[in-house]
Amino acid sequence: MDNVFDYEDIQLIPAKCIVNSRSECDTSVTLGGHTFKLPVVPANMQTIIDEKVAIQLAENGYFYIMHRFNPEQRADFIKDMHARGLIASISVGVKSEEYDFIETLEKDGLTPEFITIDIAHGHSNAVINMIQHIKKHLPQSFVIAGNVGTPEAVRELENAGADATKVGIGPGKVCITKIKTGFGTGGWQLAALRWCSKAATKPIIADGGIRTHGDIAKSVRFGASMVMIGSLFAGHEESPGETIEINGKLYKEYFGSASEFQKGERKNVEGKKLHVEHKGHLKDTLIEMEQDLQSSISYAGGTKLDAIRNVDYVIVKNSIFNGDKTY
Ligand SMILES: NC(=O)C1=CN([C@@H]2O[C@H](COP(=O)(O)OP(=O)(O)OC[C@H]3O[C@@H](n4cnc5c(N)ncnc54)[C@H](OP(=O)(O)O)[C@@H]3O)[C@@H](O)[C@H]2O)C=CC1
Ligand SMILES: Nc1nc2c(ncn2[C@@H]2O[C@H](COP(=O)(O)O)[C@@H](O)[C@H]2O)c(=O)[nH]1
Repeated sequence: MDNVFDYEDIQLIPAKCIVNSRSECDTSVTLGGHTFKLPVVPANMQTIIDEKVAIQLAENGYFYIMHRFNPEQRADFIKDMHARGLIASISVGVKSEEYDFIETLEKDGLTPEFITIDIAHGHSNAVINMIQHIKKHLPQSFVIAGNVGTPEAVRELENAGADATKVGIGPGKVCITKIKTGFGTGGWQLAALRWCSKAATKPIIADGGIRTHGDIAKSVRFGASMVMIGSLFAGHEESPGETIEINGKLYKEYFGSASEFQKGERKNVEGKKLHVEHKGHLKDTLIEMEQDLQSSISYAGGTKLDAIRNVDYVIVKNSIFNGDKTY
């Protein structure tokens, strides 16, 4: 593949502004028949989202995906969200008990609006079979399948019935997949996104490697309908990660879903733990993201997100670690 680049290697080129104020720019996006304020979803990880955060996001018009690490609580979670008049958006894995879970939801008449199949290596028969199982038993649920990093994978998951695919293998801040396996899109996530989006006929969610709000606009430019973000959402007052004090300063923990801290054992570990500086309230970050993205839209010369898709860009440098330390 030619032209390999990542977020830090690209700058978008401004086009003539057509608004008098950035507040005229509309950052909303529609996915699965629902409209959300931002094309951004906090990562479905245990130190990023819990029930309280999910409710806060849904009540305020943001997309969310609940993680799958408290499997026995998922049915009640769906009931609770629906009782509040909110969308239910859950994650599943691919092990045999997850097949039973989907059938139980059908039997109990519980249909989450969104189901995300959350697997490290999503280009697999395990994921294809799960997509088909969900589509058979819960045909009204919008299925997001991943994670993948190639056009072939996007096509296969779409053909199996996925309504959207999630792109990103190894670019995450707490990811060590690229170090431990030698594989993935770490260091060229943005180019992988462009590659995948050329093959996609359905929405793509760019997942991992976002380090600045400008990276959201870059993701949209290279084909993302939605962007999944972990590290920028870690460290808030509302973040479920434990709060700790180091030398008088407050930090919150942020660990990988494939880390020993999530798994409870050192088997197939592909994630690590970080301590992220405490950074105030989630709502303030969401507002700042919206303002920054409104500004991006104005630089793109439009009033809606779509304007960003057509801007020119330059490649300004090349570096494989996207600003992260390797360990
Ligand atoms: N986006 C990313 O880059 C990555 C994300 N993660 C996150 O970590 C969490 C755990 O992921 P995951 O390990 O998939 O989930 P699970 O531990 O639930 O594994 C799911 C199933 O897939 C199998 N499996 C996992 N990896 C592979 C592989 N490389 N080849 C063949 N089979 C595989 C597992 O078997 P077995 O364990 O026996 O192999 C298991 O049966 C998820 O939330 C995932 O999103 C993890 C790594 C990379
Ligand atoms: N390789 C691993 N990737 C992981 C793990 N846990 C989560 N993730 C992925 O990272 C993104 C978030 O990335 P960020 O750069 O925004 O912090 C998340 O959505 C997952 O796809 C893990 O243990 N190993």
